[in-house]
Amino acid sequence: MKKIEVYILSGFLGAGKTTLLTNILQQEKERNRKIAVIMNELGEVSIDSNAIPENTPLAELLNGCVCCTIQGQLEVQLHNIIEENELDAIYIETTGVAHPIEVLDACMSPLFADRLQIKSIITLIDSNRWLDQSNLSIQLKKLLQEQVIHADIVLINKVDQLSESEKANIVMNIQQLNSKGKIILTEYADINLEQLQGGTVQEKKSHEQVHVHNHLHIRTYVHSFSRSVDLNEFENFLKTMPDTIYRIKGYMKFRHSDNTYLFQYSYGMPLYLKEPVTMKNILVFIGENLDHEVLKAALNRLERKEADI
Ligand SMILES: Nc1nc2c(ncn2[C@@H]2O[C@H](COP(=O)(O)OP(=O)(O)OP(=O)(O)O)[C@@H](O)[C@H]2O)c(=O)[nH]1
Repeated sequence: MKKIEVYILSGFLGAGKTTLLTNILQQEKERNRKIAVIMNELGEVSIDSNAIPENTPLAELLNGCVCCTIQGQLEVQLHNIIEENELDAIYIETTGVAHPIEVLDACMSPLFADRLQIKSIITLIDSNRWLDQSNLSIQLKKLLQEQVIHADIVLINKVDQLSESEKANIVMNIQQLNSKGKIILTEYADINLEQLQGGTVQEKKSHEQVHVHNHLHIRTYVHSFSRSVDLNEFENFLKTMPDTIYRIKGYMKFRHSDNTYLFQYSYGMPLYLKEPVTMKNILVFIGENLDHEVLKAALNRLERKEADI
């Protein structure tokens, strides 16, 4: 089955996320692709959802942030949207204060992770806000930086309000934080879909496009198990995980028990909880520069050990 592309739109309040989404949806429509949108807003009513065309499946998550208070709701909405529609892509517009990795985490439920392909985290920057961070708290400054650090594509938006030297400064600043991401300067988030979807990579023609690299930064890997594994062997495997693996979660079966276990791992700490029902055995990995082949080979080895006994 073809996987559904997922794009996460991140960026501080007012940076231009809705402007970008409106632009993207128009281009997706011209390409006849089936798109759904999930919008998360902190308020009780959605203001931005008016920007979404009527026939586009839309889920709104209001009154909380998907990366913390209403993380579970994103899972439910994603699940419903996937079940009810045949889709090419889902765009998730996050609240301005969402942390991109937490949002990625919320998207990767082991229940349906194998049906999604996280394509990219796209962070928009309000240029003026970026240059004038002096009014922001330390926490908010840190958040703005994190949104840039973890992005695959950084759109430096509202450049109509910048001088040439300010443009150069901001690009240098962003490159220092994220040397792997693709950096693009925009006005009203005006960008070709191909630039976002990694189709045609633009050459550096002028100050308008500064292409650096086109590899996914934070990556996910989904592994399906066909049989149970040995718990000790699995724990040894976990010890080999580098610090750049932020999160592992899923459902597993171990040789010593008939139960399915919900497995959670963050910051090096594993947690196993017995599940009352049997689940599809699947593990989701989220980390920086994950090597799919290495993980796959190691996990396959764990399964083979079991089979050989
Ligand atoms: N001058 C200028 N204004 C822009 C640009 N891009 C967006 N805007 C305006 O900035 C305002 C905020 O844009 P939105 O797209 O609503 O931003 P957002 O990130 O969705 O905002 P929140 O939903 O509050 O987080 C709107 O009035 C836009 O028209 C730009 O490149 N230049």
